[in-house]
Amino acid sequence: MKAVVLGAAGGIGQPLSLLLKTNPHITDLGLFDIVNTPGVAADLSHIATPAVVVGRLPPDDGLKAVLTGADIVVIPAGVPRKPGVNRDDLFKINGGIVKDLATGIASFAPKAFVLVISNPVNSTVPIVAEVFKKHGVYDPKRIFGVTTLDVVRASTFVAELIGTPGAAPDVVVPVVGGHSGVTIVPLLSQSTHALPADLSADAFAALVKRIQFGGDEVVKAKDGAGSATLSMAYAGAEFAGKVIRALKGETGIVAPSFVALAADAAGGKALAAEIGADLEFFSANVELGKEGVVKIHALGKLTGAEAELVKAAVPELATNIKTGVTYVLDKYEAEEKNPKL
Ligand SMILES: NC(=O)C1=CN([C@@H]2O[C@H](COP(=O)(O)OP(=O)(O)OC[C@H]3O[C@@H](n4cnc5c(N)ncnc54)[C@H](O)[C@@H]3O)[C@@H](O)[C@H]2O)C=CC1
Ligand SMILES: O=C([O-])CC(=O)C(=O)O
Repeated sequence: MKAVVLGAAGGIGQPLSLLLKTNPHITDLGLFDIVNTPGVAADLSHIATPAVVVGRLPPDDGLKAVLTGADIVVIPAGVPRKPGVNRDDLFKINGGIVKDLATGIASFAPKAFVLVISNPVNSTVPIVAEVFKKHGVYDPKRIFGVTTLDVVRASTFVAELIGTPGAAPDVVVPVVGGHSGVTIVPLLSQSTHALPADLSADAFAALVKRIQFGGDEVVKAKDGAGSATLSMAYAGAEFAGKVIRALKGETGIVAPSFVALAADAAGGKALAAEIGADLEFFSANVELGKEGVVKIHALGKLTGAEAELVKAAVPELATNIKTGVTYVLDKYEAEEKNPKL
């Protein structure tokens, strides 16, 4: 089982690589970044766990060497937010980074499962899909936007609110839609742990807002030094761990992820009917298997307030998805007109 981290020397990349190094299923861990990967790899390689760690840089075919033989590729490469910056503002830089890395994966590890962390996820996942289509290797079952941090936050905040923070690991709240602001839709009525019956409407609205804008809390607290890294590394390792277990043949694993509805034609169609829109991507609970997405789960019964949140998410998601798709198609068109680009 070869896992690869692209952007491995960064704020997320380093702790994520550490957590993957402790995953007993991983036998090879490839680390790629434009800086510092030899050092990070040397450091991690002293940990007495099975994974053999290799760190490479761009010169000398580093990307090709790291990606060759990969089963799963996680991408946390790209710039993070600072106060006053929204996730869409990152697109200008991160769009190009993700397009280039996706081109490498399509060329050197076209069958790998790709887990996209780089923001804005609602647009970077469509970028990977378009690059794969162009290279003739697109399989919607294998491309995932990592939205696990929203679910992790929902568990923590609900456990805090019900006064039992220790229960956080057992609290499960489906979070659907996408990964930014109003596109993050917590389905609190489906929480495994009921909210206090006397919770005021204001407190409920504040909880929803905290889950939707949890990233801002960290950006503000870090005060210019970046966004969530440690909680994201935890969430990324958790999701990657589930994908790896599914790859190894375990069945019945369900995790939320931002995926193409085409990954499960029937489930995707049913979901599109539920949300009342023909979006190409949406985050929902997804059953994982050896080939990737096995089934996209329905949202299920929503309260009136949740239906309103879904309704508010749809136009923004449509715009974000279009941004990613158009960016890649425009680049390819320009390259065709001027092959020197
Ligand atoms: N999906 C999610 O829930 C979350 C996503 N993020 C996103 O993750 C991304 C990374 O965040 P941080 O790790 O905090 O940033 P960071 O700046 O600490 O690390 C990013 C790393 O990417 C590397 N990099 C840049 N261009 C590259 C390229 N072409 N190839 C390989 N590596 C390259 C940089 O050298 C750096 O080491 C950001 O876009 C951030 O918004 C952050 C938190 C949560
Ligand atoms: O807020 C950010 O920019 C980073 C992120 O995606 C999150 O923490 O959910």
